[in-house]
Amino acid sequence: MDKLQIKGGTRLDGEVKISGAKNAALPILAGTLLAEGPVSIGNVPHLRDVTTMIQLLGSMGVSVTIDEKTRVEVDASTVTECVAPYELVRTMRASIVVLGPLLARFGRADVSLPGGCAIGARPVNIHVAGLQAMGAEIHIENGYIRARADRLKGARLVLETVTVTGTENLLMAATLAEGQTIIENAAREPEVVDLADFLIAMGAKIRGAGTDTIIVDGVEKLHGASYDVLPDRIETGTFLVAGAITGGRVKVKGARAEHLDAVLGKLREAGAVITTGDNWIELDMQGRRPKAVDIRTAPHPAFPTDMQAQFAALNTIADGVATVTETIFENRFMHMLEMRRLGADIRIEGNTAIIRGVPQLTAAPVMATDLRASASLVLAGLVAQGTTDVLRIYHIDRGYERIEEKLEQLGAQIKRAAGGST
Ligand SMILES: CC(=O)N[C@H]1[C@@H](OP(=O)(O)OP(=O)(O)OC[C@H]2O[C@@H](n3ccc(=O)[nH]c3=O)[C@H](O)[C@@H]2O)O[C@H](CO)[C@@H](O)[C@@H]1O
Ligand SMILES: C=C(OP(=O)(O)O)C(=O)O
Repeated sequence: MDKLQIKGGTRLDGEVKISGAKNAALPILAGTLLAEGPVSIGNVPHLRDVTTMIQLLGSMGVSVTIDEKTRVEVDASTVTECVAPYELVRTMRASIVVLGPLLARFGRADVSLPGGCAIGARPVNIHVAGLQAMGAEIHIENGYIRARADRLKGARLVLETVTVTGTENLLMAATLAEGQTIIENAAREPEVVDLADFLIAMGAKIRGAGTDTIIVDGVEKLHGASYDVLPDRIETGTFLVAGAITGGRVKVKGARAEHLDAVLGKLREAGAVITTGDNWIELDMQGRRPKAVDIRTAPHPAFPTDMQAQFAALNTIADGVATVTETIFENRFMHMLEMRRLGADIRIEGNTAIIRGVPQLTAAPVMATDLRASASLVLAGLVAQGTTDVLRIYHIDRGYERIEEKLEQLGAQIKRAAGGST
């Protein structure tokens, strides 16, 4: 199994190109199931999760062609199976987003229950309840969600909690339902808006994406389309933190500042000079040590849970004491325990971590059990004295494209090496 080896202490300086967003590419790929014609998707990131989604579509009989760059051509007219098997779903929870499109287009879906994961229990009761309110018959059997519907019917859905993939599943289901669906307390994440724009390009009638009320007028059919996935705001934020933590200067290209208001606000508070353009963001820390910044995660447009671990890393070496409060997932602090092994001063009280910045971390082997936690350990490794081995990096490969090459471009001393923990 591969690991990343990082020799800490280099101030990053340079430019990096951001890839397409994992959390938009996955529902968009699932959304191709809705189209009656071929669909072409550009700016698809090369990630393990994307490969898994393509495998999942392939296992259903969907024809998928990938060019060497970032374009994927999908034709769902050849679907033979409406099943998402456990073997694939257990490697990627986001497989749940095929449930809505399969049911809406083919009237049936057997999707393995994703179960919990390293960051929390992550139930899918809101996805299921929403589809039932649209007339689906759903049974949970042998670990599978077995859903059937002749044609879904539009309904008013008031989501009990803001859920991103839940909103996406119900949005996709509603596009082909009979009549109007109103989704209230909908997620407002940019990835939801990107999915809605993609569905609109295929002929869906959707209003309100990006607000907490989405209105969908069902249509008989969706047609093929060509669409480019938006840039990954979490990858963007991670590289900006890499600049900030090392006291360096990083320009991210192909990035959208308007999706990162909360994150950029916190980076400014930490002392960074941020400048933005149409499709770039530059962070300059001018050699300064970051100031400690308090973080509280919440649904968009507030501070994203997927950036919590990276800011925890920033706070470990910051000047001052910060509190980091996680309100979305109940178990998203595994990185804190690993950071302590690097010399970080962190105390955990319930869903809040109190981080007292230290002047210097020291290298150690570390590992994490989820994607952003692993990324945060790489960030900590960039400033730890000595060589830090980050083990189990298959988590990172789920969501970051060639992270070591991109960091190397910025001057980091990092390499992928064989070996490490199982
Ligand atoms: C593939 C993808 O896009 N993943 C993102 C998505 O995950 P995901 O869509 O799984 O996360 P949700 O927005 O659904 O989760 C938010 C909260 O709602 C709860 N909940 C959710 C659904 C449900 O039926 N019942 C329920 O109780 C969850 O346990 C969690 O506490 O949004 C998260 C929150 O921004 C991000 O961290 C993930 O990166
Ligand atoms: C939690 C994440 O992803 P997933 O929902 O696929 O587990 C993430 O992208 O940080």
